[in-house]
Amino acid sequence: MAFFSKLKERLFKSSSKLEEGLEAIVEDGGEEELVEESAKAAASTEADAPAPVDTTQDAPDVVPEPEPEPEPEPEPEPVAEVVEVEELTPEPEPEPLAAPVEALVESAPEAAAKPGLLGRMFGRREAKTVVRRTVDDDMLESLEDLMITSDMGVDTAMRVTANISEGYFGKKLSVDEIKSVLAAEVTRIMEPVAVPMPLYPKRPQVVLIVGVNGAGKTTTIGKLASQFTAAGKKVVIAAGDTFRAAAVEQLQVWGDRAGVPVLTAPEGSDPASLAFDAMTQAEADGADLLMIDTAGRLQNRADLMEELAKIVRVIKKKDETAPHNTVLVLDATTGQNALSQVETFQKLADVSGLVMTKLDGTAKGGVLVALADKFALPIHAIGVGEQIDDLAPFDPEDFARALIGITDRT
Ligand SMILES: Nc1nc2c(ncn2[C@@H]2O[C@H](COP(=O)(O)OP(=O)(O)OP(=O)(O)O)[C@@H](O)[C@H]2O)c(=O)[nH]1
Repeated sequence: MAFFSKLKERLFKSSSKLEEGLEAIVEDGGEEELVEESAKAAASTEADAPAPVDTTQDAPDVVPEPEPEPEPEPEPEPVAEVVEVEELTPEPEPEPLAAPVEALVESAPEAAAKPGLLGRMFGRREAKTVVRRTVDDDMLESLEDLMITSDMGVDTAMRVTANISEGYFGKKLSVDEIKSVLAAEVTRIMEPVAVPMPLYPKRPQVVLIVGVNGAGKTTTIGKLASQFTAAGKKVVIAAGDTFRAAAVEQLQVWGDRAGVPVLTAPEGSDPASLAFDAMTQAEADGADLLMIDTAGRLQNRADLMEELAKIVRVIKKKDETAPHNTVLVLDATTGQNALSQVETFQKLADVSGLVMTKLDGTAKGGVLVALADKFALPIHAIGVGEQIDDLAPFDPEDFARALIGITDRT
């Protein structure tokens, strides 16, 4: 399965929360508007469906109101009846041609739908309705609240709302149009931080993996080791959580899966000295990458955090440019707590990038937007499951569309 499909499927909890919220906002105070289009025209444009949406472009400044066709006067049908007719009709009713803003949103599959037989023969006009709500202070406030409850953070929510206000105040938008505008905003925030983990000519390149207990460090190391090995890199893993035999065993399982050696030390020994020895070994083996797992540490445990600082100091004794990457693994299900984790780990270790795990099964995926906006740290990869291929480089547009529930990409 392509990673975008997996992402949108697994970000379901986050996206459905946003979708439901947006629908409620537009329903509340929105007005049903008639949108009509000649079925003949729709049929004639069937072959050239709208080009794929590029949400990285700025959203348009103007939202044109749909212009009612002069004749014949269509009779608006109750929604329930329209649904019924559609159910009985073998082929779907045509969607009106997209107005400029609608072209920005996910109208492609509907717009490409075939008109009914009579419509195709006589080019009769088909009536459809869409609910749009005027962008005003109340609406913007509700939108801001929704973004906050979706873990995007207060500052980010305020900034995004201000941008939407600037471009759309007084205009009328449908749910799909708002989704599209929001996706463009989120993409814009995320684009600068979408940076794959950099690889350097330095051998071995030392990658220190840090994070709180259970964030997904070991799993992420296994997935990364597998991907780098597949890319032709010689990888060595060091099991730096010397206090938990189970953690070492788990890492060995991942090492076996990835076909990568795992260096260990006796239980209870100093993790800093293991890191030092592992560097010597990786150098002797001619490894390209040494990935050092570390024990999970709660950011409020000063002793454990000091131990991490010691690991960094000892690594530097061997190679003052190391660690070349210090990757902080964050668990998306912790929501806003991820922000304080970044702050604490940044003080102790020079965090160079982030990996966010467990975006599947949480409604808190929006926290990644808050992180990008607040810290501007590179996001190297995201995890959406426990399997070896459930980690992918971070793609801002795919993420934004999956988060907001735009599903029309093939
Ligand atoms: N659903 C899901 N589970 C994940 C993901 N990444 C890791 N996990 C699971 O999260 C749990 C903890 O992962 P670990 O890799 O052991 O986490 P850790 O940070 O090494 O944990 P400690 O060694 O205790 O600090 C395991 O059950 C993993 O299978 C992910 O992207 N999605």
